[in-house]
Amino acid sequence: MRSILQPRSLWRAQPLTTCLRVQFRVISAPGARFITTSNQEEYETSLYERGGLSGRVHILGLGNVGSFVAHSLATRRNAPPITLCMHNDHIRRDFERKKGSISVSTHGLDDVRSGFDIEAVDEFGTWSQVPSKDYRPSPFQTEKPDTRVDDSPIDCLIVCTKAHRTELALRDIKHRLTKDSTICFIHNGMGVLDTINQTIFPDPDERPNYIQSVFSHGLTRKDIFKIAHMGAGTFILSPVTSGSPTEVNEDAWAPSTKYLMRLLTLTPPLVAMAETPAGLQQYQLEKLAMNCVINPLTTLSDCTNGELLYSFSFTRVMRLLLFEISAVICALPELQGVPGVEDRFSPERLRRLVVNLARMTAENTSSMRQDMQNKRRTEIEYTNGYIVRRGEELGIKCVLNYMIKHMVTAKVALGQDKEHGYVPFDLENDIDIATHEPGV
Ligand SMILES: CC(C)(CO)[C@@H](O)C(=O)[O-]
Repeated sequence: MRSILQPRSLWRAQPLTTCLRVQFRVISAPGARFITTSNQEEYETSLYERGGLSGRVHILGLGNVGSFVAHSLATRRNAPPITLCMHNDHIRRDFERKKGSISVSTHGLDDVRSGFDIEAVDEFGTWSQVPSKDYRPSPFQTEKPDTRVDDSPIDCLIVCTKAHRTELALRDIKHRLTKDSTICFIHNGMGVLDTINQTIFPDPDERPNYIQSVFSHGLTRKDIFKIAHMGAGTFILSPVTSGSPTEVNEDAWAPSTKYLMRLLTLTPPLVAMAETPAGLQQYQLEKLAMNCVINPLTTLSDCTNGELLYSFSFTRVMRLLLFEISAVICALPELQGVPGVEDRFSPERLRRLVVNLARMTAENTSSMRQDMQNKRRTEIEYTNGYIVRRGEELGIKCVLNYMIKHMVTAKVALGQDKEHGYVPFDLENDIDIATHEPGV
């Protein structure tokens, strides 16, 4: 009976046959989101044992999303071994300062989890296991723990880096990924996988398996490895397969993909669900449209998401941007023939989605604004930049998105350049201050 009272989330867009092979017990009335099974955990274990997998999950990119995913997996009663991949010594030291733990607060209550393994990469791209420190005070504690080289293959990797950092981050770890591995990508924007296929895994026969996703939980950083879960969202997942885009075809998935899909969809705090490739693409495009409006406007105006709703001028700009975005999405060749696309991506429906999201996340600082404030590069090339690129392919000029993209890039560069001392680009076209004519 006890397992029935401890439900495991299984809120899916589509039923998975791997799930159907085990016996479900619905825990409340019809239509309930939570289902549990009597032999789930046994089944999960056998799934990776049968597939010759270690069951270990590596996480690359330890910002809000990476920390939340690691923490969520650690809350499972039968948590998998989790390795946090650290790219530099600062993160490792920060993590040690936090005594090797990640904290997530929900409704003001902190939940702290530990027991994570750490791997760090050196300047030559070699990964080493960092033994976990004994955090009790001891006179024998060494400052820097001994490390052991570990460049062994990785079964399951979750990449939570920003869109524009994904390629760079994968360069250091690609030698540990084989065609049997599965990478789950979580980032804003679109077009990253095309870049990864061109530059990191150009040979389709040696390429790892991919899971694409749309992640919509609201997270804010309170401190290093301490985040607040501001708004419950969902985590929609779809493995990339060569089969029909309108079907979830589990038989075509590699064992590591099956294992990771099952693990994520059975981790309640993630509210993860499986979708068909075509279904996921439409969620990605909806999220893209929202990110193309909220993120750059909050960045350029340095305001919270909710503040966008209090100005007539913002609503005008939103509307004009969405006309271009809607025109490009509705003309995409991959969506031709999909029923209801014109309605789903009409400027008016997209506007309602944007307004609702801005209202729901009113207090939030968008991720792009956070990047701008921290003088970091933004994801603009994969949001408005993606719309401009796809528009060019289709003969649709997206001048407003083009302008917004450059304004955001300029704003971030300005912040960075001011720190470094900078040289203006356009010296030859000075305007004569007296005559207001271009000088020679
Ligand atoms: C909700 C959202 C659009 C803005 O906070 C979020 O996706 C973000 O910050 O990128």
